[in-house]
Amino acid sequence: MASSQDPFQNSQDQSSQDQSFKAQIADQIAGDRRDHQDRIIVPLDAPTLEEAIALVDQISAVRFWKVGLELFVSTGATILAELKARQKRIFLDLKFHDIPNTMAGACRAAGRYGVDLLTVHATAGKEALVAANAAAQDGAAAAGSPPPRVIAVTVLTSISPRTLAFELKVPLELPDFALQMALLAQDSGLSGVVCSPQEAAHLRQVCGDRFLLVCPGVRPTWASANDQRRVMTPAEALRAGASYLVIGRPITAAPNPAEAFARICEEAAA
Ligand SMILES: O=c1ccn([C@@H]2O[C@H](COP(=O)(O)O)[C@@H](O)[C@H]2O)c(=O)[nH]1
Repeated sequence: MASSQDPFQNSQDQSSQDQSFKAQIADQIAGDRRDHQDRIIVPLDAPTLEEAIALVDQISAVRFWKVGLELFVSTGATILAELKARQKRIFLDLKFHDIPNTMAGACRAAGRYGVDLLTVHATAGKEALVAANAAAQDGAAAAGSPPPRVIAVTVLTSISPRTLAFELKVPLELPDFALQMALLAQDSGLSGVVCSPQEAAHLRQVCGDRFLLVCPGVRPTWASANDQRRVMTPAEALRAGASYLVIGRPITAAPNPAEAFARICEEAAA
């Protein structure tokens, strides 16, 4: 009978321990990759329903899609039904910005669609944000849909500190203004904000772990920044505390979008 003194048994034990350790690490890496895959939201910035659906079916690994102004204005709610039929999560990014009554009406209607995330602009002010959030929840409840998480845009990621100061004449430094907008959103009862990953670490520290930080302006080193002005890489953005990354053109405009998405998931998990 083999005992623990048996060197052969020991080496067998060692080898099976090594195997199981390697299997655990491999499982963890696969789990991390799946986790990162779920934290990347891809914008469906396409002009037609057909092109949007083709993209969704081409990158089947993407589980969370963003429908923005271009596609929603072009297709209406049809695209939302198509995504749901494919069991995808939906970020409806219509960035409402209006007086409280109009924001509430739009959010009530959007809440009926059963989307996961919905955007408004923080600069609409507290009364509008509170009304928008309440109406989105009412709309969802009335339709029997799951409640959307309403999040507010702090400062668009295409705005540079220079533009904020000299065109928009905002007298605060950009990170301070973004922080004020995030605090306004939090104080208004919203679930989180859209911010640049460059502000994520500070907002995470001030607003806490449960506040959603959804970050566009994310670019792998091999991709162009396009019109984004405050960018970070996927791994940097996650390290800074982003809850979700919104990454569009580096994936959707790549020669092989599925391959670009897989590469970004790998890099984010690294
Ligand atoms: O501050 C913001 C708010 C929203 N967006 C939206 O995110 C995507 C980014 O697309 P890329 O191709 O990765 O630049 C796009 O749909 C924007 O409308 C943002 O970029 N910045």
